[in-house]
Amino acid sequence: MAVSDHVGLGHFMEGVKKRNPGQTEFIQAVHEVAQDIFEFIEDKEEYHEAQILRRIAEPDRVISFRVCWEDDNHNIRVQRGWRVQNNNAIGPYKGGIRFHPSVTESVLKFLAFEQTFKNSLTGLPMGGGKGGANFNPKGKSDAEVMRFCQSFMTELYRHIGPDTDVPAGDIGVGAREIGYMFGQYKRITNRWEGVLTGKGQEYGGSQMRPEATGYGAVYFLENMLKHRGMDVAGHNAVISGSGNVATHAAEKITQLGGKVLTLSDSGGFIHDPAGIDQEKINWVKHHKTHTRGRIKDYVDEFPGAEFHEGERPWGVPCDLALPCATQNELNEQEARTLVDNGCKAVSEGANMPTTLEGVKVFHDAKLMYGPGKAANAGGVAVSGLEMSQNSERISWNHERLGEMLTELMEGIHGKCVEYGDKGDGYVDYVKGANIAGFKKVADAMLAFGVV
Ligand SMILES: NC(=O)C1=CN([C@@H]2O[C@H](COP(=O)(O)OP(=O)(O)OC[C@H]3O[C@@H](n4cnc5c(N)ncnc54)[C@H](OP(=O)(O)O)[C@@H]3O)[C@@H](O)[C@H]2O)C=CC1
Ligand SMILES: O=C(O)CCC(=O)C(=O)O
Repeated sequence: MAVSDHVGLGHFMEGVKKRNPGQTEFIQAVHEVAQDIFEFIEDKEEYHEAQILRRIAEPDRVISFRVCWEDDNHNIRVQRGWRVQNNNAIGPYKGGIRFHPSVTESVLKFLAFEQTFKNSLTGLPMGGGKGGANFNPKGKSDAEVMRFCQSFMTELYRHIGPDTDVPAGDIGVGAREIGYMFGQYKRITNRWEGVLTGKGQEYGGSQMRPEATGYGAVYFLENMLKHRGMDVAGHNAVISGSGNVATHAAEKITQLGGKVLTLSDSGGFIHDPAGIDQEKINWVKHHKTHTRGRIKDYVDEFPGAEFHEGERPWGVPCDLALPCATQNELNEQEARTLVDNGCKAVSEGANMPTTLEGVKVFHDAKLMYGPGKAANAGGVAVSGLEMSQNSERISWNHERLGEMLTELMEGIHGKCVEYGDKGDGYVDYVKGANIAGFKKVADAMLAFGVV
């Protein structure tokens, strides 16, 4: 086939839209990747002939199921659960489970698609998957969450396994939910095996998994800054979210001598001009994870801080920005505000938090911009280490895992530079991550023939 006969980006995206009607998040994620991959494969006939991108953008399977559970008032509740197994060319499907009322098939398909590239970038043998349910754990008792998790796993268990598909946590799924789900898997199958990661340390969890995503996003940021002769110390950071990723990102920024000014949740953001230090971060962790309270309560505990109801933190002047809450939480206008306020670098703890238009603003301004699939890969990388530990029946300590995480993030940064260096000192980390992530999966798929 002559190069001019290849399907163009526009035609390809029309097909994606037609096949996935209304799945806006999935279409957005595919578009962002396809822009770079089309350029990369322009003169690479074998990828065209084998329709590699078309195949990666069609999940291997989407499993959808009913989840029935009984609330504390004995009402029967019905939710929908999913597992999207996107691609297992380079290893078992791997990716988190999200419990949030906004979960749809489109959201999970975008996350599983992104995960495929992210997991490839880590260099570890993991394919891409993601799952979840439109269940809202907020305001539910522990007993209700346990019954929901047990019911969810009663269906999910038949689709997963340590060499098949290994889920973990994500929004709304932390240590408590993983414990309930692992307990149910073990009860049904009568097998103790590393079928989930993010487990408690008493039963095979990695000592570094809770910190890994947030710390990793800051290590990625550090690598971007170092590449331009800068570091985190002395810089102000604006962070969104107040969950697992946000609080650990805040902790690492603080440890490296930066000052964190904001955190947020779906109710608004808090701005603490004095800085959110370790003591305050500990309070937030406890308040959000154990008391299960709201971020607005921070201002009662720490006077001097302000709560901005219903707003996002991107208008607060800063040097560094870390979106760590959810997808599409930073739009074009907010990206412009960050640039105008002198922000130097953005490292995404969340998955796809910046809209396509926002990303363009960052690139046009030549701001250092680390997309989630590279910047937040530390979490799944340490999950990969947890899988190895479980298979080998060994345990690495916190210090050793910290060294491995640092090396893994350095390696991911290096791959992004290799494929994203524009030759004028600017690195397009989106392009670098997309191409490096794609190449390994694509070459494995070529080796398998038409499957
Ligand atoms: N946990 C991990 O290891 C990894 C997570 N990620 C990504 O990081 C992000 C955060 O995950 P994680 O910290 O684990 O989740 P958590 O459930 O621990 O925290 C989520 C945080 O985001 C906020 N949030 C959720 N939805 C919205 C919304 N629609 N608008 C505003 N704020 C919102 C929550 O606020 P509220 O309490 O009000 O809901 C909460 O502060 C997600 O994008 C996730 O996919 C990426 C890689 C790995
Ligand atoms: O550790 C895992 O497998 C989950 C990671 C994840 O869901 C993510 O990287 O978005």
